[in-house]
Amino acid sequence: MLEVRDLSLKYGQSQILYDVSMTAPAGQVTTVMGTNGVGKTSLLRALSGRHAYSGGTVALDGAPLDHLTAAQAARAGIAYVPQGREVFPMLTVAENMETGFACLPKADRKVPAWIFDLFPVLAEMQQRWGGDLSGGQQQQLAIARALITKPRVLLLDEPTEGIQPNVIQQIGRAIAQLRDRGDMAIILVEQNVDFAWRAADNFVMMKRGAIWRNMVKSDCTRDDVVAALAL
Ligand SMILES: Nc1ncnc2c1ncn2[C@@H]1O[C@H](COP(=O)(O)OP(=O)(O)OP(=O)(O)O)[C@@H](O)[C@H]1O
Repeated sequence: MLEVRDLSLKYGQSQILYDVSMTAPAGQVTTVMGTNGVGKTSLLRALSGRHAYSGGTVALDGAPLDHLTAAQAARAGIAYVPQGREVFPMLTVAENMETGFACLPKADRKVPAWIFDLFPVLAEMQQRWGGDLSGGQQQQLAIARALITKPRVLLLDEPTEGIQPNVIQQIGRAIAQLRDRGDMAIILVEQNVDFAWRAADNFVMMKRGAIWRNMVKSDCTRDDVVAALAL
């Protein structure tokens, strides 16, 4: 379980996150929702070591993970799939995946077959340039690259953004399979309510840099989620 307590974050003098506390259990999808600019990406950037936070604590299964660099966070088991995917256009699909090897011991540096079972298109396209892939294929590649690091926490920032419906379905199925393995906490930032509703076990609602509501899917309806977003 990932536990975040009273996290605050600033860009220069501007405070963006205020005392954010949340938990993300292994084997569940915790979906962070809120309108544009509330701080969802900033929260993932803080958890993945991409931006230093100014206060608060982060722990994984009880072990403190405070103030890690991006490389240290990756080695500690936190994988981040950024908004916009950040695939290397001039590396092949295989080479893009291999960039995930950096935080693994040499003996573990191979792409496990189950990743190609999850995203079969990547097996066919291993020698293609990252930049030649469609948006949906790039998203699958970005998730695969994150999974290669053997994460205990997977952070996904708007994986459906700009993606065609059939690939959205594939990504939804992949997230469900990863959740069902039970060994990974998945934090999903998502604005697509239908996708979020299908994927989530829990909802964390953000407003102006703070968490104002936690909802458990089994205790609410899709309409409750929409209503909470609109408030
Ligand atoms: N590098 C930065 N420097 C200064 N301000 C930033 C920076 N990145 C984001 N911000 C500001 O921080 C606030 C939160 O941005 P963030 O991207 O975390 O929100 P978000 O909820 O993910 O939004 P979106 O849904 O549009 O991606 C916004 O006001 C944004 O303009």
